[in-house]
Amino acid sequence: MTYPSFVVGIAGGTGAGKTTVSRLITQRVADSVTRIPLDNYYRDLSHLDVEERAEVNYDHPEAFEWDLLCEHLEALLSGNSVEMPQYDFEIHNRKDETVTVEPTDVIVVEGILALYDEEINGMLDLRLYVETDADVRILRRIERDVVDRGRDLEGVIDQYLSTVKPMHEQFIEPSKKHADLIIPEGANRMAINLLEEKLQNEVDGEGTRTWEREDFEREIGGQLR
Ligand SMILES: Nc1ncnc2c1ncn2[C@@H]1O[C@H](COP(=O)(O)OP(=O)(O)O)[C@@H](O)[C@H]1O
Ligand SMILES: Nc1ccn([C@@H]2O[C@H](COP(=O)(O)O)[C@@H](O)[C@H]2O)c(=O)n1
Repeated sequence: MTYPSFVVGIAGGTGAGKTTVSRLITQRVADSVTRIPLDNYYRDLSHLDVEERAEVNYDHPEAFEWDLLCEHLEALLSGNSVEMPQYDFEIHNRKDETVTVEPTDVIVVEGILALYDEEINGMLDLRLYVETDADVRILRRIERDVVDRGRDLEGVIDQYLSTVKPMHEQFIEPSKKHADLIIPEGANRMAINLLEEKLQNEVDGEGTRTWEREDFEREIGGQLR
């Protein structure tokens, strides 16, 4: 195994296709990949009852335990295993059990705000933003929340208008500026093929030709952000 691991961040609005992209680009190298859904790092809200938890704004950065995610990423990058929390959307809280995650060649952090936190961004080698129109995303979300997450239509629409949409505009969409690549429509075939190949190269230890920062700045005649 090669350390430090190659870390990919995949952000984008709810229903954009993040999980699908993550699944597809890691298929060929599945045994060498750790997938870290940001949802697992929603704060523990056991001190609230379920009705109170249902009212929480889950699209605000404050909803996530960033320190724990940083700690776990650092541990994995140092070659140590971590106990990753698991999330239950039906009860709006972490499950009691955790899952042991071992360090691997490639780590994929995926979630609405995967490109939001400065410290996390600093640990990512490749930052992806999946961009899909809001109308497509809300239609996907209605279907998913009702079928898989035990929600009713009225609640999904209320939540979308009160928190999901405004937080998307305030925090998620602006995080796109941190992306190296923007993937239109989620599972875009050419993007998936290229990214799959990139990860395969990372796992095979072949890497791909990469520019050193100074050479690149000289070539473009300007400073990189
Ligand atoms: N390019 C695409 N075309 C059609 N449907 C897609 C595409 N990408 C994702 N989907 C579908 O959209 C839904 C939401 O995708 P998902 O990857 O779970 O989104 P996210 O993780 O961003 O919430 C899933 O049912 C998935 O199969
Ligand atoms: N208890 C919760 C926690 C989160 N959500 C919503 O999940 C969305 C993020 O997941 P995606 O797979 O859609 O990226 C986010 O928009 C939260 O509103 C929830 O509904 N309930």
